[in-house]
Amino acid sequence: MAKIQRCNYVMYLLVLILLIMNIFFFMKELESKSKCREQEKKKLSWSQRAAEEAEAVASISCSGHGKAYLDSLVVDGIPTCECYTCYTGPDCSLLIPNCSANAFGWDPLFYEPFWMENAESSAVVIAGWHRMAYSFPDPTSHLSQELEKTIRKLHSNAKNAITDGRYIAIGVGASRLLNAVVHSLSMENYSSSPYPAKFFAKPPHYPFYKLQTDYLQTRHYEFIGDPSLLNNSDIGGDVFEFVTSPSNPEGNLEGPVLKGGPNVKYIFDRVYYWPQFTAIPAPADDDLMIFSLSKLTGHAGTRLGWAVVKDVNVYNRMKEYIHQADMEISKDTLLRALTILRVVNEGDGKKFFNFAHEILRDRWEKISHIFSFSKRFSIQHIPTQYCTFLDRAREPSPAFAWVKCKREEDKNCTHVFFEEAKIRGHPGSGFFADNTYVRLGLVTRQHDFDMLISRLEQFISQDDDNGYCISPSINNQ
Ligand SMILES: Cc1ncc(COP(=O)(O)O)c(C=O)c1O
Repeated sequence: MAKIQRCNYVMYLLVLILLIMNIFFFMKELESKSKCREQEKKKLSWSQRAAEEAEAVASISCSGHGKAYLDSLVVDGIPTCECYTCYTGPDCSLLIPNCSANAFGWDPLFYEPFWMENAESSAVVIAGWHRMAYSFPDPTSHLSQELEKTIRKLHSNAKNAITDGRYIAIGVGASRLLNAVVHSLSMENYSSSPYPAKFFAKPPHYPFYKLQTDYLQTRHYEFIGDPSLLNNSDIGGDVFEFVTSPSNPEGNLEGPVLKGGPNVKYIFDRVYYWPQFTAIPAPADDDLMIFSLSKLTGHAGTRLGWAVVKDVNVYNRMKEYIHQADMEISKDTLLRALTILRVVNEGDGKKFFNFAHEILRDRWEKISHIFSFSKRFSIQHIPTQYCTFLDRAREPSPAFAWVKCKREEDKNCTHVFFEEAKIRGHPGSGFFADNTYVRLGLVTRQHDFDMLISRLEQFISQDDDNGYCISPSINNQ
């Protein structure tokens, strides 16, 4: 009897265990079904295809010597590779023999690896219906409040400019803003002055100041040239000086040449006043300062520049100019710029600025080391200066080397470098200096820079009795 009873207990126990197990697995199943439903809900719908296409094109390797883009030429259903300088072939695997090193280019492509490392945060999805209208809902604002906030935060992070109480005007690159400024300043007193406003820039300088001002000249203004050839008292009417600080091509922090006065004003082109290119001794507080996405992050093709302006009348005339010339700025550009600048602002800008600064400092160290052995050539001197962004004295890291050919017979320095060293540089005359100078770009892709260094090492080591010999440690990097 007791045996039967024990058997029954065991049976009940087993049934109970089975029941509990069933309930447990049933609950698990329910939970997993609801997770699936949630995931299903989270799955992307209309952006999925665009994301897949963007990732597929980014995964085309082009042998590491080129890139395929979403809008590259499509052949047999596949976007084709666009090869870097000196490479060719369908997959860019062929090195072009005797190709000249590219130190000519303007494009700051050395930033590319940063944007590839930060692919997730810097990608932009643009819906087919994104801001299709010419204007924002508030037609008086020409950039989104978020972008304006982000630009102000950026300057506060970089400690490079005061933006409180200033207006932010935007344009199709700094280039368009330069002419917006020329127009705005020249209209200030045009009704009361018999003279057109006069614009100056100290050579060597960024060529657009003259080329663009001449090209778009109206009866209200003219470009004159070198301010150091003038005595302020010789000039009738309003006088304006473009001051590039740090300068292009030399990379030094500059002040104006023209003495201040009631009819003298300055346009500070500060497109290189960022911690990767220069020491930031203090936040700039000029009346009119111009910045550019091209130089800051490398996105020259996005075409966005901004000006920080103190005077509301100058700002309003610039805004009117942009409206008349361009009917506002591309909203797609503004969205991309917002995404990019938000990434720059992450961690107070430390990650981005340190990345870019380290590359440029290393490049300057290499190139100035090589030229230090030459008696035939010299490069500009840039002092070590205290930087408030890094909170320490900081070594130079300019965007360009400004090389002087010192021999009497080397009248065309660009020619000397091209013919004797197979290096393509930018002639001094392009910056309104003489042709005994050549500018070598240091903001190129790593491959272009490596090629420049290897050609320079060979050239300088063969050159006169300078004692330079190719150091394996530098050469192999
Ligand atoms: C000193 C200077 N200002 C302005 C610009 C133009 O910049 P953006 O590409 O924004 O038009 C450049 C471009 O090389 C430059 O060197």
